[in-house]
Amino acid sequence: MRERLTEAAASAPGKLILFGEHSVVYGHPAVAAAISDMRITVHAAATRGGGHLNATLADLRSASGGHVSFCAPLAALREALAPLPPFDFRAPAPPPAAVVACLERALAAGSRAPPPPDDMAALVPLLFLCAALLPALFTPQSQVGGLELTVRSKDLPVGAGLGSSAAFSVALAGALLRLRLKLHAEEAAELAHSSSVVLGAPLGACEVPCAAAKQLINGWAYAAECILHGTPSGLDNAVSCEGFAMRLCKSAGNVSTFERVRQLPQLRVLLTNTKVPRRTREKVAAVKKLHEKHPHATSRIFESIGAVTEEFLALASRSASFDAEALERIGSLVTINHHLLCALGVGAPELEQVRALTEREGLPTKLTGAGGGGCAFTIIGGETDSEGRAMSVTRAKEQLECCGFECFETVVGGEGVLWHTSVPSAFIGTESRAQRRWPLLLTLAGGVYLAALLVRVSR
Ligand SMILES: Nc1ncnc2c1ncn2[C@@H]1O[C@H](COP(=O)(O)OP(=O)(O)O)[C@@H](O)[C@H]1O
Ligand SMILES: C[C@@](O)(CCOP(=O)(O)O)CC(=O)O
Repeated sequence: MRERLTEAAASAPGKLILFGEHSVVYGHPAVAAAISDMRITVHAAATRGGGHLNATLADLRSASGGHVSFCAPLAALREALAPLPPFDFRAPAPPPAAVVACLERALAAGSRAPPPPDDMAALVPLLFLCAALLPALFTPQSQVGGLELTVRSKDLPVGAGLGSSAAFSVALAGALLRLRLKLHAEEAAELAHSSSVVLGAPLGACEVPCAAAKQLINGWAYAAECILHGTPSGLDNAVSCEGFAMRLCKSAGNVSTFERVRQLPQLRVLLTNTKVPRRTREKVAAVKKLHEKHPHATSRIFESIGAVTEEFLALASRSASFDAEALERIGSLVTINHHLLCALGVGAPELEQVRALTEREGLPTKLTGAGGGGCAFTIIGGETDSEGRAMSVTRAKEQLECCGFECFETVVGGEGVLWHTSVPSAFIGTESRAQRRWPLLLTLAGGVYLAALLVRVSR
């Protein structure tokens, strides 16, 4: 029996570090923005019966072939999770190692064969968020008898420095919180989520969660990010949750402060994914080593990157829209920041290829994120554009794609986490061919049966 009790969907965007990566680790400011049209969407459906937790991570490749999926009887999960203390959904906190170990044991106990380590890396935060936000799922005799989760990604590459893991955590926390509020009317009233702004096209019918709900989503997403990344700065989930742009600064005690950039004029970029794998942790460690070896020289580089970031922020706060002169200044800041990052040793031949190719077309490019591979962005315009520039962009894109890179034109900023009130477009037309054929086959079979019946009756 899998009668649907209630359902919810949420989506969250990836992020782009515009200026200040690496130097932010040493106390200088960084600025990052949401990429609102590259999103991860989570659909969560609570069922009356069913007795299973069923998760489909449709765009995450599994080490065992196909996509990552997980289906486990709730009874087995319940038993394995029994030693966990209850979670307070109002007080998000990263789980201690013992809790993570218990979640891993539950995933292994619930499946026929333990999931491969990379699959496990995504499934542990998933189970953690389910346990924290939807404890009814693991409570015997509760009205929730099963849960079906589907995760879809729209254009956001995994592991390319565009914050896919934070978008995953934010969208998942968002969908589960929404589901919880639908199941508990008194909590919904307390969180006043009716104060949300309703949006229309192009993201479809959706609501912006209110500040209190966003705070909870962000807190739980950060806790899930800690399982995936150890001690992340929190920038990725903050930008994915809040949207638009944020300035981040870390103090001496490694405490991060985030400030919303009030107005970011429209800025269009071309994102290029070199598809060269890289690990943030390794790059941060390499810069640390260089800093230990050359503290004075590297400190000057960090300061310069900080100055570039502040100059960009000052420019953004002065302009309602970026005109040609402002774009030209931003372009040189982008180029300076890119070269400063290369001086820190986080460049890569492929990133240089992207920079050189776009520079030939007069378009400035900078690597984004930890470097060593992953993505670069190229400034392609503000609100309006000249025909000459549009042609340069087309030429650059063609050449980049010829090199085997993946390109995506987008606007920086835009909405963060959203609650969808209609089926998000990410879920339309995504069923498998076999699934699409079923209704047709059933209609045909029904037709044949009816025809046979009519023939019999007419005889
Ligand atoms: N679409 C997705 N569905 C499920 N999990 C995802 C998805 N995208 C990313 N993740 C999770 O995030 C991890 C990637 O994190 P990371 O390497 O930090 O990349 P990024 O720089 O894009 O955040 C994946 O291995 C997976 O655990
Ligand atoms: C290099 C760094 O400044 C940013 C890393 O960004 P990403 O994980 O590549 O998106 C590290 C950090 O801020 O924690």
